[in-house]
Amino acid sequence: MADDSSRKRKVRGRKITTDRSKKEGRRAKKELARKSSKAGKRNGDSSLSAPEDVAPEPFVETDAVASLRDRINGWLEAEKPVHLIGPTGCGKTALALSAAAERGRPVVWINGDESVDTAALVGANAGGERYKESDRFVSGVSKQTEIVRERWVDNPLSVAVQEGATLVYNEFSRSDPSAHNVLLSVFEEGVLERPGKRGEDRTIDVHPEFRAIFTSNDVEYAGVHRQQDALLDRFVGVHIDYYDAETEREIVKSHVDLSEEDVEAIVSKTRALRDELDLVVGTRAAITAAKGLAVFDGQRNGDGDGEAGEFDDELLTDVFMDVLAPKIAGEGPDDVSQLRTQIAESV
Ligand SMILES: Nc1ncnc2c1ncn2[C@@H]1O[C@H](COP(=O)(O)OP(=O)(O)OP(=O)(O)O)[C@@H](O)[C@H]1O
Repeated sequence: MADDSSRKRKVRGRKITTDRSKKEGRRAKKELARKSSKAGKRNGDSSLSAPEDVAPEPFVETDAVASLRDRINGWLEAEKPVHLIGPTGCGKTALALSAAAERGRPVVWINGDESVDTAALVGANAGGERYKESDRFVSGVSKQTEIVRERWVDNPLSVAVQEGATLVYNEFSRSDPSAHNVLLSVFEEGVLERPGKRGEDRTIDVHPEFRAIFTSNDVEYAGVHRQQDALLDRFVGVHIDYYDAETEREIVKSHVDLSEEDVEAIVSKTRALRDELDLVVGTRAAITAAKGLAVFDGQRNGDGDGEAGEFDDELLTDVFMDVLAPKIAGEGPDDVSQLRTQIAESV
């Protein structure tokens, strides 16, 4: 875990651009945003978003966040697919979406899942359109021909590859590796094969501005698949650990309206539990605990007049128990009481 040395530099939402070249960049982004939403309509595909519609709000940028984001964008500029690897709730998705928004290209989002197959990525025929042609080549005799035209629908990967979008493929290792074979030629030959399409439509050239960011957890979780080496070999991997305490405090403050002291207390307890428990206790857990304490602390103290940064130990134990209990769902009552004891001792 990083130390607290990172200098605080907090930029909420998007950076304010200053010089003309950056203003030009902003105008180009707006133009792209208009085009991408139009392209999304043309494809009948809602998976295409304008860059500014995906940047997570609020988004905190301390030096630690900015340096990770710059590293991701540097590799994207080098035309390498980036694989963000890190524990649950550490900030991979927020970082990926922020890097994607920073590029100013349309963004396409895919969630990894067991049910994702090649067709779900690339597209498929969505049933046929039937229509009749009738010929009256001899008076009094008409010939009816029924024609069925297959209607192809592009799915997110095809849309991203054609529009030069930034593909954000979240938790991609939850998908079966066989679905990802089409990615090999995308990253190697710059061509997307579309099984199900015939003739010259079968392959499309990858737009020169197409880029991809993949996220996955770093430990073998239930429901993840080991992906093929041939694909991982084409990625660069950026390992994300939990941020330094200062960054986590800024992140919690950006989500929950609590005093500095309260946030400080919650983040330090979260980090202590992260060290002591054999569970993944992410930044998301700190945000959830802060949201709970903002409500329950007020209820317990009537008008919430408790000392800033001072929470009732029993309340803290209850809140962190509720935040972490889903991680031991299905375990026995002994595990539940053991977790409660560990939390009570830690807070
Ligand atoms: N820089 C940031 N600014 C503001 N909020 C952030 C930032 N980074 C992370 N968060 C918040 O922290 C929480 C966890 O972040 P995120 O969902 O990106 O983690 P993750 O590693 O992708 O989690 P998972 O592995 O479950 O997908 C989210 O609520 C997110 O909004």
